[in-house]
Amino acid sequence: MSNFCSQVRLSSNLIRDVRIRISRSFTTIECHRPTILHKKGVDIIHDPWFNKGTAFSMTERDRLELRGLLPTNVQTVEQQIERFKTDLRRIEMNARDGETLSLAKWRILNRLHDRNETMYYKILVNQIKEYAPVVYTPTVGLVCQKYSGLFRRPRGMYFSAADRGEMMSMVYNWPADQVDMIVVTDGSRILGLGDLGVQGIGIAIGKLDLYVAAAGINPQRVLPIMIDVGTNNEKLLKDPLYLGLQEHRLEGDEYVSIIDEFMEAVFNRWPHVIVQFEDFQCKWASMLLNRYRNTYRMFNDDVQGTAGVAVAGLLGAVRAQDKMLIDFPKQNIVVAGAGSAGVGVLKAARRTMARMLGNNKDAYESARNQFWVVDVNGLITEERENIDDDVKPFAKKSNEMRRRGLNEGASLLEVVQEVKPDVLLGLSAVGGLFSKEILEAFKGSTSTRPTIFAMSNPTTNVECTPEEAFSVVGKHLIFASGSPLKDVDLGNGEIGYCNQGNNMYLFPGIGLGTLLSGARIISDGMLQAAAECLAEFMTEEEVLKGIIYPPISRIRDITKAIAAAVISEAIKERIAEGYREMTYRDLKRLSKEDIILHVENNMWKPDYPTLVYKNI
Ligand SMILES: NC(=O)c1ccc[n+]([C@@H]2O[C@H](COP(=O)([O-])OP(=O)(O)OC[C@H]3O[C@@H](n4cnc5c(N)ncnc54)[C@H](O)[C@@H]3O)[C@@H](O)[C@H]2O)c1
Ligand SMILES: O=C(O)C[C@H](O)C(=O)O
Ligand SMILES: [Mg+2]
Repeated sequence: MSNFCSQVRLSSNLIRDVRIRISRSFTTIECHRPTILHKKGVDIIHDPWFNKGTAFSMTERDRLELRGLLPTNVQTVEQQIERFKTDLRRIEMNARDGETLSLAKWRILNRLHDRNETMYYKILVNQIKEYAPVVYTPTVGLVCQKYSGLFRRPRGMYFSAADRGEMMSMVYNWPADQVDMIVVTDGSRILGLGDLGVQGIGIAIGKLDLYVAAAGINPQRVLPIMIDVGTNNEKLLKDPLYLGLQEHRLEGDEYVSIIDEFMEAVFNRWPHVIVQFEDFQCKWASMLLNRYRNTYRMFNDDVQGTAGVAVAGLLGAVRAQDKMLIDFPKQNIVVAGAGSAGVGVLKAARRTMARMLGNNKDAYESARNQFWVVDVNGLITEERENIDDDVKPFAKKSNEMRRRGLNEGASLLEVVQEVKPDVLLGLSAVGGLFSKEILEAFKGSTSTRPTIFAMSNPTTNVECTPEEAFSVVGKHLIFASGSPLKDVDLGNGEIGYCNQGNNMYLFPGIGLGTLLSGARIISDGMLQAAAECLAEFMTEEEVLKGIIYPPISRIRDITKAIAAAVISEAIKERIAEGYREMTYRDLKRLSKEDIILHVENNMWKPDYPTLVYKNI
């Protein structure tokens, strides 16, 4: 008995020990502990990581040789933000049109980003709903399209085909010894805007802005990367102002060897980094994912992040029909678009259904019947030539389809008319694809809450707007779009909710959870846990109203919960290895609440630190 008691005491001491470590986890300490600098005077003002502008206190101005280099009045960060907003309001009043305004807002934010990162992220965190559409979709799409003209200062790193054999040393040109998150693109499929070559770096920057704002990744430890292997965009190839390699894209083994070299180089310098692949064209997206996912700590946001967000939304739509989740495998889902994102969603939704049906071979077989896939060439059946391996399981049986009057290549309209699906999901990059005719046909859906996911980005590429959808399908519709769009006033005080079905709800939590778990790879289970956590965020009341995703203003809380779910799953799968002073053994002992606290403590907060100079 006494032995037992001392064991209990021992383990409770250990838990207390771990708890102390949680409460002392590094970011909390960093917030209060001064930041040591090795520079003084104007060098600090010109360094966006440390610059506070007019917020440097008088003692700091003395300590850091800043006295006289700034206007006399010391301002609070709130006053600084008020000045920023006054400037913004002036721009809003003078803007000619929506596009000019969006770009002007992006410019003013970008300039702040270049000058003072803490203040920039404070604004983003405090008003994420207002500014996410500027630094992220849809404006980021416009910025990428106009990047060569907008370029002022570089941000991130550029590796080009001309750097072959040099990458291992080039990575040391980046100033930070610690990098937690890399978002990399080759610019080959930027949103639904196609091949934008080197200009695609904007998307990596925008994603990392969300990593900082939503996941609290320290902005000094994020790195946007562009791998410039040329472009097949004829306009850019001829544009004298284009900033990238003006050659056609590298293909085949040559291309793969460049990405291999890049992966080796970044993991060699930063072994704990997480690499998010973003906006790679379909033919490379899944190939590279399969190539690296069991070796490196990486994931593909378009394939895996989108899949999780879609699954969470699909489950929400089932609940909105007042059905049990177990009814999900009965839903008939038409997917328009069989590219990297569409295939990711199909595979994840099938897996989720199969798990509900018993997780065996029969369950997988039966689940695939619930999907109808339509791409640029129409309905995909077994007769389709050169069908992609990932799409093959979803190809419809020709005999069965013929009995229903649907042939290989049947149009989306024909499919919707015949299937009367519960869900119509677009990842086609074709703006307006869900035409009035198709929406009319979708009115025939057998669901009590027919659901449309018009997920293509940016706004110009959305398959249909919420106004179009609600006006045709009616008030019972559930609607989500990839880019933010306004709710619809349905009259009589009723609202047609426009949810934002965007992978931004998942990737920050996947990244943060993976980082803190220390897992060497990102497993399907970790991704599934993230998706389920997002789905659980919605209350019964919300889903019944047609609200299937939480508001973006809650993104920091959502990300915290998702990161905790990812960590718990990594612990369960025994692939967590711990991070910094929190070892795997420590992690294993944490309760659910402790894990959330641990995540919270490790989220960087945009507060000015006290700066102290130290000679090196
Ligand atoms: N909301 C999100 O979180 C999210 C995430 C990832 C991708 N996306 C968006 O999804 C879109 C597609 O991305 P992707 O990576 O899959 O692109 P992709 O180029 O790999 O795939 C596009 C697919 O659409 C199909 N398609 C083209 N025209 C069509 C038509 N008329 N009818 C039916 N299908 C058609 C193509 O055949 C292809 O299968 C992009 O606009 C992207 O921005 C959104
Ligand atoms: O970038 C986004 O807004 C979502 C997604 O990653 C996309 O490629 O469209
Ligand atoms: Mg993307």
